[in-house]
Amino acid sequence: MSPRRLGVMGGTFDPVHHGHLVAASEVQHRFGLDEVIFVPTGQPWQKVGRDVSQAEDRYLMTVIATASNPVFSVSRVDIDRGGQTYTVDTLRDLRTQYPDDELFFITGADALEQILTWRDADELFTLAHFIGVTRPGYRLDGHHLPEGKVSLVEVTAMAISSTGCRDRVREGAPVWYLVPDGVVRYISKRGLYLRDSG
Ligand SMILES: Nc1ncnc2c1ncn2[C@@H]1O[C@H](COP(=O)(O)OP(=O)(O)OP(=O)(O)O)[C@@H](O)[C@H]1O
Ligand SMILES: O=C(O)c1ccc[n+]([C@@H]2O[C@H](COP(=O)([O-])O)[C@@H](O)[C@H]2O)c1
Repeated sequence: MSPRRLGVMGGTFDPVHHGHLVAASEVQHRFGLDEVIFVPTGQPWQKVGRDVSQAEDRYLMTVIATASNPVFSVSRVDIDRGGQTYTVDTLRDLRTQYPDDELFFITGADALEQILTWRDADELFTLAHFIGVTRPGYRLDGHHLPEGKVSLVEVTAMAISSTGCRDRVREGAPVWYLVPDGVVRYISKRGLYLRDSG
C-alpha cells in the first residue's frame, strides 16, 4: 500500500472556529491529503497566564465541528499524554502510530512566526513537512525556516479568533456562523466563556 498523506492540525481549539476549518480544508485539497487529523492540545505552554477550558470540552467541540467531513478526524494524543503540549511529542506519537505515512503539520501565520521558539525546533522539521497558512493580521513568511521543509499557502481570509469568540460569548454577542452550529449549542449547554478567563 502506498503511504498516505496525513495532515495534522494542532490547536488549543478554545473554541474551534471556521478559520481553523477553512484552513484545514484548503490545505487538504491543495496537497491531496488523505486525512486531516485535528489534535487539541493538553496544556498549551505558551498560553500560560490564561485559563484554558477543560481538555474534554475542547476535544468534544472539535469532534462536533469535524464530524460531518469524511476526511477530518480528531486525535486525543496530546490530551491523553497529559501535561504541557509540545509538537515534537505530538509528531513522535503520530509517527509511531502511522509509521508508513507522510505527515504534514498545518499552522497559521502567527504560529509559524514563533516556531523556532518551540521545543526541539530542529527535530520538528525531520518529523513532518510544515504548511503555513495565511491569517488576517499576520504576515506569512518562511525565510527564517529550513529550506524545503515548509510550504506557504494562501487560504480564504477568515478574520476569526478563538479569543474573539470567547469575548463575544462573555459579552452576550452571538457566535453563530463564526463557529459551527453544534459548537454554538455546546458552548451554551456547558455555559463556557461566561466569565473572564484572564
Ligand atoms: N482565522 C484563522 N486563519 C488561519 N489560521 C488560523 C486561524 N485561526 C487560528 N489559526 C491557526 O490554527 C491553529 C490553532 O489555533 P488556536 O487554536 O490557537 O486558535 P486561535 O484563534 O489563534 O486562538 P486564541 O485566540 O485563543 O489564541 C494555529 O496554527 C493558528 O495559527
Ligand atoms: O512545541 C511547542 O513548543 C509549541 C509551542 C506553541 C505551540 N505549539 C503548537 O502549535 C499549535 C497551535 O498552538 P496554539 O497555542 O496557537 O493553539 C498547537 O498544536 C500547539 O501544540 C507548540
